[in-house]
Amino acid sequence: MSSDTILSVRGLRKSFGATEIMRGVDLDLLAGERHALIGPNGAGKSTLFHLLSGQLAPSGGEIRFDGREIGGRSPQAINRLGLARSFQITNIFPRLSVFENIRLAAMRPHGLQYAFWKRIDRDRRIRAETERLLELVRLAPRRSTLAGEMAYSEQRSLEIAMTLASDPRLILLDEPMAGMSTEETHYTAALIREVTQGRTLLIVEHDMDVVFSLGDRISVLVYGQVIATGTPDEIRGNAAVQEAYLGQEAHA
Ligand SMILES: Nc1ncnc2c1ncn2[C@@H]1O[C@H](COP(=O)(O)OP(=O)(O)OP(=O)(O)O)[C@@H](O)[C@H]1O
Repeated sequence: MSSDTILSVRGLRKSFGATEIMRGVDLDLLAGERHALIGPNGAGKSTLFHLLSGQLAPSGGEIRFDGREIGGRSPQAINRLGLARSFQITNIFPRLSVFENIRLAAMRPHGLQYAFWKRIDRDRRIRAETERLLELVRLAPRRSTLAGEMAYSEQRSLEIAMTLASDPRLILLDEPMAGMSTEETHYTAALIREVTQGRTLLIVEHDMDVVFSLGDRISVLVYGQVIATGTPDEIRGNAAVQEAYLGQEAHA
């Protein structure tokens, strides 16, 4: 593993009963890169995310984050190490305001402080962090709006802010543009580019325009194995990828 590799996956396996879904995945993420994961429906992209973020325990293989083995650790423990994930299904509290949603996420890394003066200091820092995140995802004008009453794309921006609240070094985004118009997709892609500066991103996305413009590198997962990793140009020109995936899409 090279020193600028932040995540290294080797021979990762996952079975559900007798069915093997991950069949020896190898994947390296370089610190600071935006890496897109693509593959046909059912290839195992969500399962891989569940394994990396601790929602599922591997059946075999290694997941090293910053040199530490994290396979099978709890989502909270993995999050504390600096890996944060947003979900395909929106994870916000619809009856709380935008501000309250972000504040809740910003509170989590600080834990409980019982001493009075520590609480005051903590509350000040949480408020400042909440304000910073509101500005970052351009939701400051919407701070008092109930999250559930915002447009879908704004809810995704809110969710991105909440994912950033733990100040993660590695962010996993699962289909952040699903269900968006072209305009919303462009807006969200620009936002993701901006807020992930200085961090590492792994993104699963079905919109190929987004994948090929946002990704510094792309990995292709087919039937539980990574069949290719490379720059957008390398992936476009890869015959195995054409056959397994992109060709199919073109015919779809
Ligand atoms: N808990 C589970 N038990 C049994 N099978 C599962 C479970 N979770 C996922 N699978 C199966 O694993 C395979 C991979 O699913 P997964 O959702 O990871 O694929 P995906 O690449 O994310 O697909 P999509 O692009 O459609 O979201 C599918 O065949 C799915 O039915």
